[in-house]
Order: sequence, then C-alpha cells, then structure tokens
Amino acid sequence: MSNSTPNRRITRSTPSTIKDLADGLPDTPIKQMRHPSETSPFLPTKLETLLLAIYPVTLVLGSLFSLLAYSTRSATSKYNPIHQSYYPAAGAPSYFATKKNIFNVYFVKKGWFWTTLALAAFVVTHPSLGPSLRPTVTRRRVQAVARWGVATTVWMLVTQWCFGPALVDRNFKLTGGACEIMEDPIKRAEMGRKQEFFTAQACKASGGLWKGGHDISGHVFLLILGSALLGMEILPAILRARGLNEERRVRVGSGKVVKTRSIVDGTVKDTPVPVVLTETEEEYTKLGIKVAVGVVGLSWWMLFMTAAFFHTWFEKFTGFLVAFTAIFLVYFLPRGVPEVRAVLGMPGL
Ligand SMILES: CCCCCCCCCCCCCCCC(=O)SCCNC(=O)CCNC(=O)[C@H](O)C(C)(C)COP(=O)(O)O
Ligand SMILES: Nc1ncnc2c1ncn2[C@@H]1O[C@H](COP(=O)(O)O)[C@@H](OP(=O)(O)O)[C@H]1O
Repeated sequence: MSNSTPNRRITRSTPSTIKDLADGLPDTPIKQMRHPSETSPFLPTKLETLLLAIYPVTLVLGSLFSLLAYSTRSATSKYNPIHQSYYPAAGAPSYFATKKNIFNVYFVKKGWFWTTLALAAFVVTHPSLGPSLRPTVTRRRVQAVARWGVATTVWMLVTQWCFGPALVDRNFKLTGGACEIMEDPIKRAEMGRKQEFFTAQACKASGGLWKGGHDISGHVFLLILGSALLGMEILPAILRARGLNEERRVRVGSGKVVKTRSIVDGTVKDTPVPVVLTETEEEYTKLGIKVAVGVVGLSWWMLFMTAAFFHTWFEKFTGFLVAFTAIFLVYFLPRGVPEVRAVLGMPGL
C-alpha cells in the first residue's frame, strides 16, 4: 500500500509547509499552532523566548542546587531567613554564600553602575547606533538612552527611592515586616519608641533586624533587569539573527500587526548602511561588546549564586516578576503601541 494520495495533485501554488498553509487559512486549529508572538506584538519571538527563559531556568536550577548539593547539606551553618544568609557566615557552604564576597560587594551592590557603564560603552562605540567614538547625536543613540532612562527609573523606584522608601521596602512593611532593634540595648534605649526605621538599609545600619515581611529579592531583580537590558540592546546589533530583528512584530498606525521589516508607519526611516571602521574604532567597538558580555556573564553567575544561597523560592519569584515587568515596559510595550515606540524605539531598528 502506498502512502501517497493519488487523487490530490500537487501544483506550484500548493503550500509546502504547515506555516504556509496556516498563512492562507482564516482561523483554523493549524493557525492556532503559530507561535504566540506571530499574532501579538507584545510577546517575544521564539528566539527571544528561548533567551529570556534562561532566567527562570537559572533560578530553578540554583534553588535545586541548594537543595541537593553536598556542600549545602553538609555546611555547619544553616540558612537563616532573618539574617537572609547562612549564619554564622564562617560555616557557609561556599565563598559565594557569604554577603561579604567580593563580587557581591563590588559588583552586585554597584550593579546599576556597571550596567550603565557597559551600555554607555556600547552606545558610544557601536557603529549601528552612530559614528564610533564621536559625540554625534543620532536617533538610535537618543532612543537607547531613553530606554535606559525608563529602566533606570524603574530600578530607582523599586530599589532606591519611591517618593520616600523604595517599593521593595514599602512592600516589606505592607506585608507585615518591621525593624526590630534587638542587638544593641543601648541603641534601642536611645532611639525611643517613636523613631521608626522605614528602609532595610537604615534598619540594618542601626543594628536592627528587618524581619516579618515579604522581601522581594533586590538581587534577582537587579541582575535580571541589568543583564536583560544589555542583552536586548546588544544582541540585535551583533547577531543579526532574524528572531532578534526582522521577526519581531509591531503594531503599526493602521492597527495591523506586521513584522518589523515591513514597518510602514514612519517609525523606521533609515536602513542600515554598511560602515567602514578604522582599526582604532574597530578595537573600541570590540572592547565595548566585551565589557557588556563580561557584565552579562558575571550577572548570570551572581544570579545563579543568589538562587543557590539566598532567599526563599517565593522571594526569588517576585524579584523575577518585577524585573520581567520592567523588561516588558521597555522592550515589548513599544512594539504594540506606536506612540511609545516613537519615543523609545526598538534596539537595532
Ligand atoms: C525617559 C527618560 C527618563 C529619565 C529619567 C532618569 C532618572 C534617573 C536618574 C538616576 C541616576 C542614575 C545614575 C546611574 C548611574 C548609576 O547607576 S550610579 C549608582 C550605582 N549604584 C548602584 O548600582 C546600586 C545598586 N544596588 C542596588 O540596587 C541594591 O543595593 C540591590 C543590589 C538591588 C539590593 O540591595 P540590598 O541592600 O542588598 O537589599
Ligand atoms: N549573590 C549574593 N551574594 C551575596 N549576598 C547576597 C547575594 N544575594 C543576596 N545577598 C544578600 O542577601 C540580602 C538580601 O538581598 P536582596 O534582597 O537584595 O536580594 C542582602 O543582604 P544585606 O542587605 O545585609 O547586604 C544581600 O547582600
């Protein structure tokens, strides 16, 4: 018995793939098999989904590692949720499980500075945004800075200051947290009852214990947002992969959702022109990319360490959610809202 269907003749116009077939059908189950990003501009392409999935996978693997690894099970100190670390630190399962590890103190705790520095190096050197190493103001540079501005504003509101205490501190208080001054009885007496410590930093600095509430992981938030910002800015320029460029969908002025290569609403006017770089410019361009890759790599490692040695599953999850909300605002909202796209643009376009 043959597998062929003798009654159906294959002609030139016959669709050759399931996707071709789906393109020609209005609303069939086959069409529903399309990747969601093909119908909604707010969703990542397949390649972007794969890259962004590194974050939840890292958090899950890190958390599982801490459950299963011999080093954590045999450590002489246990994780203490009040101190938010292995306590006492001398018995921690790894150097990376101590708060004073050099990468935490000088890299994560200054994380937004490193992210900003790496982005600035890329924006100033990469020819896809403007003439390398020259202070020319181009649309792409201005829009990259605007995206950084929005991400920085979110970072600031979440971790530093939000018309008073930062959102993480406000959330901690709202969920029942407070600063308990336990360690130093003299200080406790000096302060009296009225004085209240409203931020984790002020509380810890006065020898208090910031306890009782839900502590969204600031580390998870910052490491994901910073590295995703660098990845989303740099990958479309250096990889030229379709999934990071032309296959991204946008909603245009008429309301239609189209691939970025067919934008017709005037948001994108220029097409990339091949640029010839001098040797020095090329060297600086490569250096700019290396700095960014270094910051992304170290951020990933510290995210893995944070997942392995700090916080509860839920605190890591909320840190991840807040970071992804910011990534959505900066990189996916502009795809679906032309007015926002006119201001923030899209990397590589
Ligand atoms: C559309 C245009 C809008 C423009 C708006 C711009 C507005 C903002 C300006 C703000 C200044 C930004 C300065 C940028 C340069 C720097 O980044 S310098 C600051 C360096 N500091 C850090 O990087 C601190 C990073 N640390 C933290 O965020 C937190 O410590 C933490 C790691 C998240 C966790 O803290 P814990 O104390 O451990 O809980
Ligand atoms: N990867 C990491 N390495 C070292 N310390 C970490 C860490 N991740 C989180 N921490 C520490 O855990 C506490 C809570 O972090 P966060 O809420 O920012 O995720 C912070 O303590 P301190 O505030 O006492 O420094 C922070 O330094």
